[in-house]
Amino acid sequence: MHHVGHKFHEVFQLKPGSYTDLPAAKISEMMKSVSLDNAPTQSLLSVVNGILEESVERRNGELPHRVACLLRKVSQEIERRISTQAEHLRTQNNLFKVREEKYQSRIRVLEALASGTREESEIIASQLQHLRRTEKSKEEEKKVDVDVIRLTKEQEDNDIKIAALKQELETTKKANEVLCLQLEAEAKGAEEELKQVSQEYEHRLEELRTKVNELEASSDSKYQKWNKKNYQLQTALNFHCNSMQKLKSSWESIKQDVMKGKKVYAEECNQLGMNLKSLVHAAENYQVVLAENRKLFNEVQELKGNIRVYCRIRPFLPGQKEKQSIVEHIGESDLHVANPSKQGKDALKSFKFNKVFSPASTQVDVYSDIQPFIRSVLDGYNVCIFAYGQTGSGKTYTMWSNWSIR
Ligand SMILES: Nc1ncnc2c1ncn2[C@@H]1O[C@H](COP(=O)(O)OP(=O)(O)OP(=O)(O)O)[C@@H](O)[C@H]1O
Repeated sequence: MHHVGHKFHEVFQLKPGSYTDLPAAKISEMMKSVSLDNAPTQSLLSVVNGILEESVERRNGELPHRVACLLRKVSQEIERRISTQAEHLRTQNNLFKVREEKYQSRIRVLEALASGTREESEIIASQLQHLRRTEKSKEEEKKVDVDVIRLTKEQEDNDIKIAALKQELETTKKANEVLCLQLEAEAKGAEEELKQVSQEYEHRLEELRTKVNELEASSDSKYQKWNKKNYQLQTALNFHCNSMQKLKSSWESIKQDVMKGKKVYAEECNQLGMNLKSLVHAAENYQVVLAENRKLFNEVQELKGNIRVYCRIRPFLPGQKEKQSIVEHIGESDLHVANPSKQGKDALKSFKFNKVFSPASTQVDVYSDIQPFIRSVLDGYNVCIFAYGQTGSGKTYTMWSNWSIR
């Protein structure tokens, strides 16, 4: 079983697990280049074990397929060897049987020869007796004696040869039997071992097949997933390409619009230049017009009245209890005030102002009437504003808050 060459083992130093560092390409190369014919069976088994141990650890989808191929090859080689071994045993057995038959036939021949010699010597002895009885000549007697001695010797030689052959046959038979028994035991052991290994290997191969199937299934699902993603990406790409085309065309139209706009803009710029010229001309006249406008404005103010008198009626404050007013009438520019201590004509007095602000008037209302004086001040005219009234009537409130409005 182990008499075959060690080429496989020597070339690649394959021990269990030793090829785990080899890349898949190397394994593939081994599969192509290595002849398993010359590898010892122990090495093949070690390789199988190594591959199986490593394959269990590895989860790469590519390797199990190559590993399965290599294992299949190794398995075929082991099966071939088992059948060769059985054939060899059968041939040896037949050889032993033939040799045994040959020896048997030789023994039979020698036995026949021995019996023939015995018969011959008996005949000669009887002849001798007969000769003695017939008292033949002494010479004949002597001749017969010599013949008897020769035949006896021959018989003895033959007996020795037969015994030696018998012993040789026995020895050979025993040796053959022992050898047969040894070979049978060895063959049985090897067969058992191979059966066990084969079963184990089948079991592991089945596991590997399952793993390969799982890996194939997972790679299939991954492939489908990637296909789906690819399709999505393709769709998105198409969509973006379309939008790019649209953008390109819109960019072209915008470009044309911009070119048109540029032309229009240039024309408008020319127009604007011309307008600007007239504007500059107008601006030159503006100061004159402005001065005239200022003069006219202040003239209007003078015409409105250089001295103006306004009246503002303060509303009742939150804390005041008796909310009784003596103001009977509030007009646009006149005011009637009652005098309860007087009777008749003097009971009601009326006053006239440029404007009367009612208690409902706001600071903004008051300021809008005062505002033109501010402009007169800015135009260089002298203006004086002052408030007159009894204490708590709202002078500070009106003056101060009016300024703060601005
Ligand atoms: N139009 C108004 N609306 C609401 N509250 C006002 C108004 N006018 C005056 N007041 C309030 O009346 C009170 C008295 O006003 P203010 O102090 O302005 O009076 P005055 O005439 O300045 O008094 P004095 O002469 O004592 O200085 C203040 O509390 C002020 O807030």
